[in-house]
Amino acid sequence: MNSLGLCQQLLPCSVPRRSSGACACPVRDSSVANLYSSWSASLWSCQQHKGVKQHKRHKRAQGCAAGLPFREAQHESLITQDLDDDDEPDASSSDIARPEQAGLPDRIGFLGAGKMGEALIRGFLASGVSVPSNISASVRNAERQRALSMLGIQIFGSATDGGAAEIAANSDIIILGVKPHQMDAVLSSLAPHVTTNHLIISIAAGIRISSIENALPDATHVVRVMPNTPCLIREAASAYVLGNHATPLDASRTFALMRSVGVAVTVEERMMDAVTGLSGSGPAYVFLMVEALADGAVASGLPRDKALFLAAQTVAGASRMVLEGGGNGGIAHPALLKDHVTSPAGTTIAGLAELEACGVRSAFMRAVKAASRRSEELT
Ligand SMILES: NC(=O)C1=CN([C@@H]2O[C@H](COP(=O)(O)OP(=O)(O)OC[C@H]3O[C@@H](n4cnc5c(N)ncnc54)[C@H](OP(=O)(O)O)[C@@H]3O)[C@@H](O)[C@H]2O)C=CC1
Ligand SMILES: O=C(O)[C@@H]1CCC=N1
Repeated sequence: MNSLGLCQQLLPCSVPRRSSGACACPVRDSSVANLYSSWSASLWSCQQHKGVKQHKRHKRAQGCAAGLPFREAQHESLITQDLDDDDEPDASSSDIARPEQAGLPDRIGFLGAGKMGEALIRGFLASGVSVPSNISASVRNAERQRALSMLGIQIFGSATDGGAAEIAANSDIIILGVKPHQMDAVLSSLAPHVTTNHLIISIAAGIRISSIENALPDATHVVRVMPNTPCLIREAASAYVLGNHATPLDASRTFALMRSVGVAVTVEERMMDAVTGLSGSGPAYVFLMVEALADGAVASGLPRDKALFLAAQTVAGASRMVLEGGGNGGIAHPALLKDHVTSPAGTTIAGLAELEACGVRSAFMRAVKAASRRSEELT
């Protein structure tokens, strides 16, 4: 135990610090507000700013500033090592330009572009990692075809009825964006058109790399990614696993894409169900939490709009303190930050006691475990 009464073993975290080009300045905020108000609102672009690099330096400075109140944490080694996600992946990251520096030359084709596919497309375009002329999607529903064609990307028909061939002919990277139960049919349609020049990226929950590799020609390059919907605003938390034939360049290309829309870490495939239960599904837990916090404030007399605004910003600010509060690129332990909020006989401990009595801690654990189990079942 250290002098703050916290066990050092509590802190095995190795989550990289986010230092992306995602911006917090007013220009971006107003654009993000537009995105929230309409799913198909016009894209915001970081190019509106003085430069992502400059913004990144600004974010680093903010992180240091945020870290100041937690000096004791640093001194107590509560802060984890600096695993800047710019350092991922281990292999050949120099093969390719950083997304902040240049777009990828690769043509990217989506087989299925629903909620997650569209969020990725919008994130890639907003980050500048790709351009509309390099993106295509196979979309079978006429309404969605119209919506996606507004982004300036090329649209092909159903992935199981000719669209797979067209996507394969027009793409270097093929992103499988259909539901897990639709994957078999789409892989069958795709298989005759795949070559070893393609990189296949699956974002499907539960579908193992081996089943994708088995459905496609020998030596196909496959990567499995679990993104989340905040990639729409370049705040995603993604994890990825390389298939048996994926190369260091494939790793770099995957990292460049996912890093352009948030943070990205590599994991072993046996961990992907846990990732799915945590960060894949996690935004939904947080949305529910924000809604419930706001309801509590409404019950206590706050108008709904102000309650929702303050609840969402509280979650965002508190999360940012964990991510940036460590200083030197590490993350801070939430238990320590919680203690800083909690005065003896004060308001916070009264609230925390209710949360503990209601089993909220256990409820979140159970939610992640249940979602992870469900991911396992989807195999
Ligand atoms: N939503 C999320 O937060 C996340 C989702 N994922 C994964 O992403 C994948 C997609 O999920 P999500 O976007 O939510 O689901 P959606 O249902 O919104 O998207 C799937 C899309 O694929 C389309 N599709 C299915 N079959 C074909 C076909 N043969 N040709 C062309 N298009 C086709 C569907 O069209 P139609 O509407 O006509 O059926 C739909 O638009 C899933 O595998 C999921 O596990 C991963 C991480 C997070
Ligand atoms: O709910 C689902 O199955 C998908 C996978 C992760 C998030 N959404």
